[in-house]
Amino acid sequence: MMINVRQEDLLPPAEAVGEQVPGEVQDAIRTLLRWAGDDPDREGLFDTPERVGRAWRDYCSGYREDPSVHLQAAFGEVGGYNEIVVLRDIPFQSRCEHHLAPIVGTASIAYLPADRIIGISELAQVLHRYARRLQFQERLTAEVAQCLWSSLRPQGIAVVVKASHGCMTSRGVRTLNVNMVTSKLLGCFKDDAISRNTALAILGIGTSK
Ligand SMILES: Nc1nc2c(ncn2[C@@H]2O[C@H](COP(=O)(O)OP(=O)(O)OP(=O)(O)O)[C@@H](O)[C@H]2O)c(=O)[nH]1
Ligand SMILES: [Zn+2]
Repeated sequence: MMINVRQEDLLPPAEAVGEQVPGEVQDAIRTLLRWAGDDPDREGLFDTPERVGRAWRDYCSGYREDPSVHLQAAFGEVGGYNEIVVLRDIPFQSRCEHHLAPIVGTASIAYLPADRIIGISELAQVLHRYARRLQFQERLTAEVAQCLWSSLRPQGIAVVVKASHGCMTSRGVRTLNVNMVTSKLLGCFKDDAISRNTALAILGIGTSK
């Protein structure tokens, strides 16, 4: 799924304003503070709009990074290895696009190499690049899987994400201790039952984990 944003609708890039938080962003945060019932001019909140602006640049830093650059250094030499590679329970944080609330969870990534393997830290890098955007969990899961699929060209890829949504825990239904689980399977993990079951077992799907 592509998100199309008209360039002319964006504020100037941070590089162009020397990483300053633009006045209109700070004004918007001041308005929100006032609307929430507080006084943005009181001492404790005085620098908050600027801090919040910087925090949001951080939460959303993934928009300014191409996740696939981390996959360009794939190793062509696989040393005869032709079994599943798994990186399990990678912690991540994201923000939901509905309420801007935190999404906190873990992702596990499995792939069956074809002719290339990748440094495992790069799998986590790809996850974080997509997580540091406004997301819903299904899209985060699919984007990570699709990026790895097209850049690494493995025989199979499986991404499983387990996360708790702040918009469910801290507001709305206020339901604690629930995790949403999503998965995206491609290639042999989608098409072949034995490969799929092997991958899902290693990823802990269907167990109490
Ligand atoms: N499928 C999916 N739903 C999500 C995700 N994050 C939040 N939601 C849900 O998206 C829905 C948004 O519903 P709306 O009715 O538009 O918003 P709302 O009135 O604030 O809904 P409530 O959260 O139920 O109070 C809610 O049911 C959320 O729990 C996600 O990653 N995936
Ligand atoms: Zn939400």
